[in-house]
Amino acid sequence: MTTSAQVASGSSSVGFAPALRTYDDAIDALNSLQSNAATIEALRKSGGRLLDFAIPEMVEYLERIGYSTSDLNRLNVIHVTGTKGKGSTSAFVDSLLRQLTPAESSSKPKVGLYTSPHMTSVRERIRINGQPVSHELFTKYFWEVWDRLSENPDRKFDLTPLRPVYFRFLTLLAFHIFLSEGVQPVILEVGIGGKYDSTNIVPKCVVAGITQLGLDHTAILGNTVEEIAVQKAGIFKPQAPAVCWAQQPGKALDEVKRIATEVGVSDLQIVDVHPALRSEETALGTNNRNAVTLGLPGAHQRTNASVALELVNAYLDSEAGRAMFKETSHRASASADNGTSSLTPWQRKGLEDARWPGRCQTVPTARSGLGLTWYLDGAHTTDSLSVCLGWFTARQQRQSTGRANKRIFVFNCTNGRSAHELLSSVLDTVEKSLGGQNSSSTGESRYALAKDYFDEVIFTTNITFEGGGWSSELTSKLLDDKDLVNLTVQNQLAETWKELVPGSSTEVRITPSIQAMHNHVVELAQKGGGVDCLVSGSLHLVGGVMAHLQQSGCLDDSLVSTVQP
Ligand SMILES: Nc1ncnc2c1ncn2[C@@H]1O[C@H](COP(=O)(O)OP(=O)(O)OP(=O)(O)O)[C@@H](O)[C@H]1O
Repeated sequence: MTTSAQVASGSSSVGFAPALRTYDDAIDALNSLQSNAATIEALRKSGGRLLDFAIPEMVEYLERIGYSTSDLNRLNVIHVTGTKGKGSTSAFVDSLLRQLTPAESSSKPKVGLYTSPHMTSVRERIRINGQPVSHELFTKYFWEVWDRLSENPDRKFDLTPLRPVYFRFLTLLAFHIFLSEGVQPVILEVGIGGKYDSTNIVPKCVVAGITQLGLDHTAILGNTVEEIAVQKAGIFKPQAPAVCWAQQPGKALDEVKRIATEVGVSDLQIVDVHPALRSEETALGTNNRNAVTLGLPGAHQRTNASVALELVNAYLDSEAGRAMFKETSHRASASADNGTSSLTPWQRKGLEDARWPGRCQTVPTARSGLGLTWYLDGAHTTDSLSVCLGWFTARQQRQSTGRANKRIFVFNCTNGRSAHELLSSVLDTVEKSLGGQNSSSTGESRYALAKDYFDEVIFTTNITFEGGGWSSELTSKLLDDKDLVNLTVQNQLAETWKELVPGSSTEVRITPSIQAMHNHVVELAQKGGGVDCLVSGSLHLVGGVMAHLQQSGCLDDSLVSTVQP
């Protein structure tokens, strides 16, 4: 039998003597497991066939660490999937739940949040009450899971490695931590897809949600948005409610509805923008007292916040929600005004206090005395790049009418993603935001306004340090070494950029590491005049930049937590 884990590197046999049980040792052990990139590549090559074994294998791993799937029902899961916005929606849900008052019979709940990927520390993926789990908790539970897998080596799927691949291991660890620490409710963000995702071994959820759908991971999930919708709706559970964002492409919503009926979902809510979030000020965060300023910036966050509000309403309507919290669900009528009167104070505060690092995040470096501001967003699809550039250009327009600061765009993408499509999406959005009309034309006129928008464009690898070192908690070794040494992707990106904007005055640069890029940008800022630097294209790149910003004291650890610093 060929199993999905058969493709594992076999490195799970690495032994860690009892003396080597520190947090750093745990990170080394974790990094010895098969990486997500290798797993995705193996699945892609199999044309998705290996997915058939995904759930039975994951259940077996869970049993080998001492749990049955029914134990997971104790977590009262809110399960979130989608192509874009799953992480942000999960962060909104988390923040909303943390505003609620415990019911008299209930102790103060510990709200759990499981997400991926992480920005600078793997602990960010497993949060309790908004804070990444501590080094101590992570280390203790990590080795327990590790040892239980060694102590129970028998496998039905005889080709399954002793220890699972990276993402599965972390999912098992999250389950173990949440169950051991009495955490619930738990917001579970799907890794990829839904139906076959490691998180989908949970037999029951309190409510399941689908955010914006689109084309991503097509080799695994299907080539059309309809096929992708079916995979995502695979997290729906019988007799549990579900929530889905309304404005889906193609006939994706029809497929979601079909699966909901097939599965026996108790109530499917199709959610559009909440009446209280319709005003422009909400998206732009202009601090108008009557409008909500979402804690996560960008027009697209109105989508995610609306889905989150309905997920929390469904949770509060459930038996688990009623037992846990005093508040009841609160839905605004569609005709409610645009102000915040249709939101309760806890809803408003939850939306305003939400934080989600690395997504449309602004990091000023005033403390270092430089006029340098970093704009970080891990967008890596055409749609999300369009959203990201929409956010950046709107920020720039609001900031000044006259042009003072230098504008730098730092970009990388993983091999195999289309450089032409991604960079076209960037330029199309800039052109549109500057009032250009020519998005359908070709040649020089196509980007008449956008072509000189950035003073400099830098294509960099995701390698953290000069000399080739990687930050130990960043598993971004996505390309083979030959490509990295030759800067294959970066050269391809630079060529594509030059083809798209012939005659542009923008300087195009390639750097071999994030550190080299960071040093260059800091040097530019030191010359004075102010620099606005947008980093996008890859969450791994953004994570690497954040690691440098932490090291240089411009970003403290608390900014990686989802709790207001
Ligand atoms: N509703 C949305 N519509 C379009 N793009 C979005 C939406 N929400 C987020 N994005 C874009 O996607 C990026 C990732 O956001 P987020 O982490 O919330 O989504 P995700 O589904 O978890 O994505 P990923 O798989 O990249 O982690 C954001 O930086 C933003 O550029």
